[in-house]
Amino acid sequence: MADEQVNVNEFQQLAKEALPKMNYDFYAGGAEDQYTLKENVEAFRRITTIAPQLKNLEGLLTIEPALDNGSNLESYAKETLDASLCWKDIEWLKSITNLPILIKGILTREDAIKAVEVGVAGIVVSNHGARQLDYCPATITVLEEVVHAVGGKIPVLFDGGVRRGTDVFKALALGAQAVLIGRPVIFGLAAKGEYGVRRVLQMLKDELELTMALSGCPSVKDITRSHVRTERDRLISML
Ligand SMILES: Cc1cc2nc3c(=O)[nH]c(=O)nc-3n(C[C@H](O)[C@H](O)[C@H](O)COP(=O)(O)O)c2cc1C
Repeated sequence: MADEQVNVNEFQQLAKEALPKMNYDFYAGGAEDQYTLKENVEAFRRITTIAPQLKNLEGLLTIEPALDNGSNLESYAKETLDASLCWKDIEWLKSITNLPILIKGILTREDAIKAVEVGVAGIVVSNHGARQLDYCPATITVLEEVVHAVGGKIPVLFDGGVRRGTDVFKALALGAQAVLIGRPVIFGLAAKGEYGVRRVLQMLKDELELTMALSGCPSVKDITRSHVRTERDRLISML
């Protein structure tokens, strides 16, 4: 189809055309100067991927289906608690529910350690779509620090600025257990309703699979830290 969108950014443009300006600005916008909003996306561009020289690609493309009823998305949505709480409230929350409690908004080593100590089921590295404190770091730049602090004790999920399959790949390579999507889904919905949401998720999945194929990763668990190079890696290599 001639007018078929080929990536998430094209859906954003379509959503901009479809929505009243006030509504589009609410969904697409961030806090104050929108520095962190831009950085969430731009910081991904500064991480490069590294393809292996030779790799056996047998069994390629084994990502779990993301769009059917067995989808992990639904369970992640159910498991993700999205509210402003103090540390002391976590104990109380744990006392009134057996549901897994995840803390969203972790951006530092210190908070990650604290989250493990208070015994939550998982954390989400997030700056809430850059809609709160402007000039806080882009989430992809702090993911690895948080992953190291957690040390595999609980799952670390990630969101913020994911617009491409390569972004998903990079977040997984830096230790995220899963990647969550915010605005792209809204843009897909605004542009083309349910079909638009399905297309956005399918495009991200297709792009991730292509990235995995070109990087020699037959399955998600084959994506490792050695598949990406960050700004920090580049600085260290110059020392
Ligand atoms: C319109 C809008 C409203 C949001 N409201 C909240 C909120 O109330 N609490 C929260 O933790 N995150 C909120 N978020 C952030 C999202 O849950 C998610 O973390 C973020 O959108 C992911 O980044 P991305 O949009 O770049 O993918 C909101 C995001 C948008 C676009």
